[in-house]
Amino acid sequence: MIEKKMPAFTELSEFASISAGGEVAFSTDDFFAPCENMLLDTEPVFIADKFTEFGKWMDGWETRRKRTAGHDWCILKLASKCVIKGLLVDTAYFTGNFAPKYSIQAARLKPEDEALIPARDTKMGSACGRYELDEIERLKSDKWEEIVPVTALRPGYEETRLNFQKVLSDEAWTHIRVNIYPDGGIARLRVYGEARPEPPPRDQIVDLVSLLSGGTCQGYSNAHYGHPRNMIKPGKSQCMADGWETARRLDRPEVLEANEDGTLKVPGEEWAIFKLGFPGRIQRICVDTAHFKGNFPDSVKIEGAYLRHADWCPQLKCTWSNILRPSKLSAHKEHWYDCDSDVITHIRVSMAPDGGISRVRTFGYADSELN
Ligand SMILES: NC(=O)NC(NC(N)=O)C(=O)[O-]
Repeated sequence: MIEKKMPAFTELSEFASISAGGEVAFSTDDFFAPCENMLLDTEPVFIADKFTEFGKWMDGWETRRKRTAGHDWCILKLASKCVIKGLLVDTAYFTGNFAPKYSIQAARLKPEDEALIPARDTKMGSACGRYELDEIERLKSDKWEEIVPVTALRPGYEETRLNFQKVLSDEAWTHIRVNIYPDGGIARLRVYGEARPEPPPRDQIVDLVSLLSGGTCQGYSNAHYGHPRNMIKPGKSQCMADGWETARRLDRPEVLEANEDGTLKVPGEEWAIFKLGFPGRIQRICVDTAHFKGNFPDSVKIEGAYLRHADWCPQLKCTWSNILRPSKLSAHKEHWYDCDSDVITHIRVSMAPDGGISRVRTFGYADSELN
């Protein structure tokens, strides 16, 4: 993405991208480029001389110029049931072929509703047939609640490609229908908000900070190369950009010295604070440095706090207690630790002095008062 003032909602968790667990459930047309491209984590690219048997290769979702009645649309399954606070519709490189207008509808589907969705053909050059349309129309997705009305998009030039949209609804959704009018291309779609999963049973061990449990990143000291919210996505990280990576600190001594326990004597550290999806006790932690080989942190420390009825903010005075004392890390590896925390609502992950961590998992039990 280009450096540009981003709306506050883009700091929230993201639920449509493939690394978060978003999926395409249905699309009316994937002729020039399949709908799945909209969910790719990579920055869109344009390769001037790349053509396919269907036309110009495009890094996004692109339908045919419609020569029949109607408009194109798709259904996306979000990574988790979530409240949607905002969207980014990126039309990068779609200039003479961007979707001129779009709208978004949303629904909470049950498993029996999802069973109505026909198997998906992800090939380019494909367009849904009458059979698939009849099947999907049993969902009545054209009647789903409109959360973004018909809105003009701007073309995919550098200055105009990022189309941000704030969303005001406070309801939680599992699926969205993206309508484009009448046809055209969108490079990437991002859906920002807060997960609203069901509370886990009291005897079930869960990753309390996971994006899928409703964990959120509420503050950090540095996110130069990668945002700390990446650390709570499901699954292993794909690459360095899919983790939290800070810049090299400029206050490091010219010549480094070690403490007795092997950790380095360094003046500073970088930190990130997360609200857990549910208050609970953490019993096992995994800190994964996958892909960080010449830039893993020297050590990691994890603390916890119980903030009653409050989100963390810089003004809030809170007492952090130790869950994982400073522990040496190594390159491209999962580091597992046993621990025994009190009931907490937040964790603070600190790395010294700087570097990259791909994932943090905090396995434990949600507070039984919830159940
Ligand atoms: N040059 C193009 O991109 N043409 C067409 N699109 C593709 N992908 O070929 C179009 O007009 O929709």
